[in-house]
Amino acid sequence: MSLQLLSTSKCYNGEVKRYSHQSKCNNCEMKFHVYLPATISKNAVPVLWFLSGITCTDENFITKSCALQFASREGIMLVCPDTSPRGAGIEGEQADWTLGLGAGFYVDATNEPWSNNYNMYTYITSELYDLVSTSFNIIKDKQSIFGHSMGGHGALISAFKNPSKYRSVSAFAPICNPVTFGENALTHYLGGDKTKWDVYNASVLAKSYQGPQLDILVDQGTADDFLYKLYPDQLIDACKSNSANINLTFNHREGYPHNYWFIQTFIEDHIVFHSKHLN
Ligand SMILES: N[C@@H](CCC(=O)N[C@@H](CSC=O)C(=O)NCC(=O)O)C(=O)O
Repeated sequence: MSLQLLSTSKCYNGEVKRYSHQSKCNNCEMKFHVYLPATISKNAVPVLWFLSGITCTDENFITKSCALQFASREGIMLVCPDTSPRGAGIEGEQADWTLGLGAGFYVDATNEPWSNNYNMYTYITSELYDLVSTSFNIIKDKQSIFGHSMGGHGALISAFKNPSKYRSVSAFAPICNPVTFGENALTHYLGGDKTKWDVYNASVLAKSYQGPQLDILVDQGTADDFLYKLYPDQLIDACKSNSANINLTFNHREGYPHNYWFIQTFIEDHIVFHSKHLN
């Protein structure tokens, strides 16, 4: 599988780069950003994946989070994938911001016509994971994952479904149960039988997670306009019921909204949290 370099720039002594490649599981070209700390030229480095929210591309986090200075300081590579396939040309793909482009929801679609392209779960946890592992000077067994909103949910389910693959997981304002925010997308991708969505439901998966002790950090703003469809209490309750395997730190942040100003405020905490598990 070959990577095409689209752009590169020095940043905090390291480099921010954008690549494209042909995705087998999504059957289209996919783009992603990485941040490579300067240390990668001498030693293999750990990796931290960031999954973005609905409407984002691979660019939002790189340009708006202020994360790169902390990844540079901690010697961690960042990988920022896109949020959906692009170019599938499926009817209705651009009609609503909660379905299709920018709203892949990190699941593998089972329903046609989506199943040929919308396979973001396999893309993140397998195809791009393997591509990154073979293309960069990384420590393969030191990888962690975090995300925002839809991407926070994607990070949680990726960690719950793959014990040992990610050393730690964190999220900003994650969707904790996709039943409402993801209703449009998941009905199209997985069908109308909501019991079939449980395999991608963070609050369901948290209850049954068994594996190495998983440390989770979540920050949630109290002034988040989307709070009513995030269901944080379901994740908190599920993690409490499985406290033998999961250690959740959940911070309610007074007055903060859902956006990247909120992410920017707490990004250092999240990178330090992951650094402790990776370094
Ligand atoms: N277009 C929507 C708002 C979309 C939005 O707020 N998206 C969030 C993620 S929401 C859950 O996944 C986001 O990250 N946006 C990108 C950004 O750079 O802020 C509307 O009009 O309400």
